[in-house]
Amino acid sequence: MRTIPITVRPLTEQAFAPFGDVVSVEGAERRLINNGSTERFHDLAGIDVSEGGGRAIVSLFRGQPFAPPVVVAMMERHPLGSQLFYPLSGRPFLVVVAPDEAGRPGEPLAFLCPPGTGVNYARNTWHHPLLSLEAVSDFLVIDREGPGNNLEEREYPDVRYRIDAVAP
Ligand SMILES: NC(=O)N[C@@H](O)C(=O)O
Ligand code: NI
Repeated sequence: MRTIPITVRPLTEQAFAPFGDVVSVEGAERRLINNGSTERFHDLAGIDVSEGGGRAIVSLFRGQPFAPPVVVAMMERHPLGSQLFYPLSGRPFLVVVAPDEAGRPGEPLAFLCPPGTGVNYARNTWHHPLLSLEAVSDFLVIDREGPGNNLEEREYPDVRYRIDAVAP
């Protein structure tokens, strides 16, 4: 089995745009509300879950940490809905996505998501299941509940991708 090392890149809106949204107060529309006592960082991500009669649900994921080398053997996607992860534990986490190549995931791209920044995978975007780092970490997750199969998983048939260092 071939193993290909991949490097971790900094997460930017531009680099992540083909795969979804970066969820951050940086650059967000800021509204001062509640008589000036509260800042509202407005409309941070596009929640796309209505396909096939779906509805948005809010969950909490408590992820076990991964340590390098992280081996990427498979990817998954949710054909019927977007999926948002927002970190609650003040730690970075690893985000791995891939372009679609004729219905299969292509070579993955790895991003380091800094503390206080999340991602919203666009509907039908190949991504690796949650990869927490350093310690058990909690995430607020917004995704879809509803009829139909919303999970497609694909193992890379003859290659593994390896992340040796998580710092970009
Ligand atoms: N299966 C599930 O709810 N989680 C995955 O979709 C994931 O991206 O972690
Ligand atoms: Ni997922």
